[in-house]
Amino acid sequence: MPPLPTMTHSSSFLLPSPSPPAPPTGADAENAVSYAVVVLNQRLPRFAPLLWTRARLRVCADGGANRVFDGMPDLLPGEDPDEVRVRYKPDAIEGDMDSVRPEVKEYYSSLGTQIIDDSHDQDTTDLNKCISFITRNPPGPDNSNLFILVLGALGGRFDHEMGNINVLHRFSNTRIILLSDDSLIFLLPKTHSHEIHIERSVEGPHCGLIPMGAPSSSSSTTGLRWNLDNTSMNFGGLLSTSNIVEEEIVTVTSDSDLIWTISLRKHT
Ligand SMILES: Nc1ncnc2c1ncn2[C@@H]1O[C@H](COP(=O)(O)OP(=O)(O)OP(=O)(O)O)[C@@H](O)[C@H]1O
Ligand SMILES: Cc1ncc(C[n+]2csc(CCO)c2C)c(N)n1
Repeated sequence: MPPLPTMTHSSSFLLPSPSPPAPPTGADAENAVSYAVVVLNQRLPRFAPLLWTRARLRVCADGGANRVFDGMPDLLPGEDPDEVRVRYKPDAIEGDMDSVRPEVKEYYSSLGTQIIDDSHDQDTTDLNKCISFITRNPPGPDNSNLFILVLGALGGRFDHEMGNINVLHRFSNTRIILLSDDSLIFLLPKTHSHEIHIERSVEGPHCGLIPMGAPSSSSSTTGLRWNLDNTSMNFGGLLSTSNIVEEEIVTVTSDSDLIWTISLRKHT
């Protein structure tokens, strides 16, 4: 069997940068990473303004628009709330529209936000609708190098959390990162070997590797305190929870898609 291609991962988008990086030119532009942000209907994480500013496309999932309207001014005290609301205007509000308040929808609509009412679809979640909207309308020339950062995806209602994790599996070819104030998670598809670059100033040390979609009969890692060595994992048997990152780079290979999760440091 030929070796698997390597996929690299980094949470550098969480690093504060004193000035925005220079726009890439030439060959760099083709490889430049671009970010889209999806805001869910949960309290905004503290780094929401930073990630919003870094993103090239900002989409609110239904009631997520209320969170931006109410929460962005709270995260930027000392600034005029009306100016903050104009500056943090979503590009689109997508969902079944049963949670966004009418006045919030009208406010953003009057500023030019696209409103997509998909209430006819009661079989997919609002997050699912947002991801499919973004993959159909990518902010760059195509979806390669697009990372979708989902804010408020964890630490809420358990059925919602499971629905959010299911979206990682449904769109396993899209780079999606679920975020809360406390942790970050993404999928490691079995089609690749993985190199996870740890940003120690913002993340770690606690981490986990979990075969959510299907059991794994062989997973191997380096860079963790408790590494796996052709180890099998399944619910009812071993899961790698409460693990600890020991090295700058963690490597993972598996015969199943795995969920990677890492804690976020409180002061970021
Ligand atoms: N408590 C929560 N925990 C985790 N995610 C949440 C929670 N509440 C909402 N979300 C996320 O925000 C999205 C929008 O939520 P909203 O409350 O507007 O609609 P909903 O009708 O509850 O959700 P859906 O229509 O997707 O079932 C949901 O699709 C889900 O991804
Ligand atoms: C088997 C099954 N279980 C639950 C739902 C309900 N549901 C799932 S996603 C969604 C849309 C929410 O915006 C709703 C209502 C369903 N349709 N089918």
